[in-house]
Amino acid sequence: MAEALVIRDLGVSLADGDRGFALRVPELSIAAGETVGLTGPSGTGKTLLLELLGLLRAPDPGGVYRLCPRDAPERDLTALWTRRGRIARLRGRLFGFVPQTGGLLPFLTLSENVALPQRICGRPDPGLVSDLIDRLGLGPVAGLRPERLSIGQRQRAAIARALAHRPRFVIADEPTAALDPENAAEAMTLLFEAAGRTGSAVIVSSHDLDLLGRFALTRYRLALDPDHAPGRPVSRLIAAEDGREAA
Ligand SMILES: Nc1ncnc2c1ncn2[C@@H]1O[C@H](COP(=O)(O)OP(=O)(O)OP(=O)(O)O)[C@@H](O)[C@H]1O
Repeated sequence: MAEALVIRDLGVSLADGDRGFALRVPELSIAAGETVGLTGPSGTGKTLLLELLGLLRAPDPGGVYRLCPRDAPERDLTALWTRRGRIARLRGRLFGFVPQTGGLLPFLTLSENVALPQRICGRPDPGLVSDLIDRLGLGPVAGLRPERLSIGQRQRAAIARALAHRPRFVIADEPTAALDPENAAEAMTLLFEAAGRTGSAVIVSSHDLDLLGRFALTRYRLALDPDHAPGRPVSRLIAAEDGREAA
């Protein structure tokens, strides 16, 4: 599989008075269409890492964040953060996001929510919207606003919305945290099946190691360095041969 995204020696440092937190990513590469699972104890920076990957957060200076487009020269994006408009356009085109609790716009119907990324990218594709809605079992409720949907339906709608513009990467931050085990397994199945159809790579974080083990071919975990300075933890990304080793 061709590489789609390569990160090397990248980091983010946060400071809040005398508290601090640093995330370090020595090496991470994601191939086109790959399925990647991310785990780690609470507070080790899973959300932070997904924000970094999804161009929602600028990295510290230095390091490599290289996109390898299918039909254009590779480019390192670390220097592009001075031009936020270009970062925002790339983010909208290349990434789809599934947040923990749907994140649907309350004043749009389910199908309007799903179609929104296509409208933002200027690439309407009503056929794909209907196809995703049907495959995710949402046909009967497509005309309803989010307040009338169950939590599980909202989460499936968020999956459809994340894939509607055929992004190269889908980033899902604990997408099943609000679901019971049965609905969680179903939502994960649908997420990975739908991403397979649009050819999108999936990067999903979860505390549920069984789910990650079933769906993600490659697994990473975040772990705190044992010898960090007091009040200033440093978390590091580690490749996990077996996702079960993570806490
Ligand atoms: N402005 C800030 N200054 C210092 N530390 C911060 C700041 N914002 C967040 N943090 C710390 O960043 C760390 C990473 O948070 P993050 O939400 O990414 O963890 P997580 O692994 O996703 O946690 P969870 O599993 O509970 O969702 C946390 O320990 C948090 O306290």
